[in-house]
Amino acid sequence: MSVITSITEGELTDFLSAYNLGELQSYQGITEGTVNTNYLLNINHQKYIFTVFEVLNKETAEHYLTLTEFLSKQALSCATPLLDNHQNSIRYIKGKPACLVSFLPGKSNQHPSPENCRQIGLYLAKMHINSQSFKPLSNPMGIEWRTEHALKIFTKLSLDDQQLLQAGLNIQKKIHWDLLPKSTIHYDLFRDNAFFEKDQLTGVIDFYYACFDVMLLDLAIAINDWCTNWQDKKFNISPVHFRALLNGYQTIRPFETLEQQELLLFLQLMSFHFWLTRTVNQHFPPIGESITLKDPNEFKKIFKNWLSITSLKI
Ligand SMILES: Nc1ncnc2c1ncn2[C@@H]1O[C@H](COP(=O)(O)OP(=O)(O)O)[C@@H](O)[C@H]1O
Ligand SMILES: N[C@@H](CCOP(=O)(O)O)C(=O)O
Repeated sequence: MSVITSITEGELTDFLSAYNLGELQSYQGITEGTVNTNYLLNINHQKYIFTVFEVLNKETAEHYLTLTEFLSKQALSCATPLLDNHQNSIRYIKGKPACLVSFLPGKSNQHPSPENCRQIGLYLAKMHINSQSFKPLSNPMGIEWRTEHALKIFTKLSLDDQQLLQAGLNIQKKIHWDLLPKSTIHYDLFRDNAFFEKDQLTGVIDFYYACFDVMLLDLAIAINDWCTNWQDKKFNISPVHFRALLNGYQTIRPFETLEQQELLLFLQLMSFHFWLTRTVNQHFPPIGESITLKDPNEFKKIFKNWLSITSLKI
């Protein structure tokens, strides 16, 4: 449920008057998504997405929109902002920053094929290579965030889960953060954030966690979601999907030796990360926000699976 801010037709028409796009024919709230309010608009027989930022301020939201403009100029398909008559990508509605972005055709795929995974690997590698020079965005949900929030929920967990939490924090100490290559990373490339048409990737959305950090973080996030066998409740990784995603990535950007050595640590860390973010949201639902709660246990199981593995063949 993601229409947090309800918008009337009059308010929308008023907002759109700054764009000269034509007549608003229809608009419809979008129920998917967790953080922002999204509407699908039909203006002059063209589709657009109207987003109201529920958490981000104007400056931060603008940063992310600039990134999508930058990526689309590098032939990395994504939703890009429309500028109003004064060249602004953000305008206010009901006191909140909001924007209009292009509509990406296609649908997300909850049952990706190895070919879909290969295309996701290619996309990430192209993004990492092309956006190294993009103005760095800091990562507000990195090492410090994990440490601080693990402490915050520690006493709320069982003894077993407290040990698991400690294991997660220990992993981040084993990683050679300063020696690993960095770039601008998506940091949330889950299956619901990529669209396909006839098995071809049409583009990627939701760059609102993007930041400048170690590239392996993106690989680990994508592998944990795209290559997990979600149908059997053991949450094992499908070797075929795993290989396809890695091959796609390495066609464009082969791993450095240290990246090969530390990929397993990142797979462990990022499954721990989403167990943690989801558990934090459960215990401390953000006030005033309408966050859709996701199941932390799925990522707890994936984390435990990765912890039981001692080496990875790449
Ligand atoms: N540019 C776009 N083109 C087509 N559909 C989109 C676009 N942006 C968002 N959507 C739709 O809106 C949903 C929620 O968007 P998302 O960015 O994931 O929201 P949130 O930021 O709240 O997580 C997506 O699952 C998709 O169905
Ligand atoms: N992908 C994350 C949650 C982030 O939510 P999004 O709707 O903004 O992609 C998870 O699955 O926990």
